[in-house]
Amino acid sequence: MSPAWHARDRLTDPAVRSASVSATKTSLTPPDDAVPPVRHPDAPAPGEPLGAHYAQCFGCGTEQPHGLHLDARAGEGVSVTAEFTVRPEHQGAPGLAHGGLLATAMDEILGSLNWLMHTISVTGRLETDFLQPVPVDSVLHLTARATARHGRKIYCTATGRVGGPDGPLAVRADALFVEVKVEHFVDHGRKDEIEAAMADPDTVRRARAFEVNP
Ligand SMILES: CCCCCCCCCCCC(=O)SCCNC(=O)CCNC(=O)[C@H](O)C(C)(C)COP(=O)(O)OP(=O)(O)OC[C@H]1O[C@@H](n2cnc3c(N)ncnc32)[C@H](O)[C@@H]1OP(=O)(O)O
Repeated sequence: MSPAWHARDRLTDPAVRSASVSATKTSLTPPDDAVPPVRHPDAPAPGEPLGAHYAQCFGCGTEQPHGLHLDARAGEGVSVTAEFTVRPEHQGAPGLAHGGLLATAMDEILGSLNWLMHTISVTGRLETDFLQPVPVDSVLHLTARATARHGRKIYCTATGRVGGPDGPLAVRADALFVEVKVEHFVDHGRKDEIEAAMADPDTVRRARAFEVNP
């Protein structure tokens, strides 16, 4: 089949037509009856480090040798900040950060908003704009904030700026997180890691505390 035929087939195949594109657009737009996100009364004070939600997490885990080691801090309202230094092992093109890696950093900083709301939620949808290349050794200044809640859905947005909090905007992301119970991880996780996590009283205490909202 010629490339031209292939392209035409793709356009006429219902599975790849624009329906999914418009669904994408609306899924990150809060509905009219969404409510503002609420900072939990026991949320860490602005400037306070959040710590890792799981020591082996690729994004924030302190015991994960291959991870990004993001160390997020609470911000004002329902927001968080973190700095992330792009290392040589994060390259996609010579001397430049891999886009998927940057998306991971955005996913992690957005996930950190859980601490501010005392909610357990996971990424349902993550949309990332890469606005300029990010060189190795750059410090990316990340911020994320929750913008709305609707039932179990949490709408949030994040930015990554190079060199400083007011530096050039390099990455931007919008996301929909979906609130889950601790059982989400128990049901879906691998037995050995679940058992190890459950044996850590700190992890269990935090996870259970997050299930009780004001
Ligand atoms: C110990 C401390 C740990 C703390 C743990 C913190 C971890 C943070 C780590 C960083 C973040 C991650 O990488 S988390 C890992 C990556 N993400 C995941 O693995 C999630 C995999 N996906 C799933 O498990 C599932 O699809 C869920 C949980 C997202 C949704 O499933 P569900 O529970 O059955 O709920 P469901 O009814 O489908 O959806 C609920 C509502 O959300 C909407 N919704 C769901 N998915 C989407 C979507 N992709 N795009 C638009 N909308 C969506 C639905 O339309 C619905 O809206 P309406 O009908 O109510 O209007």
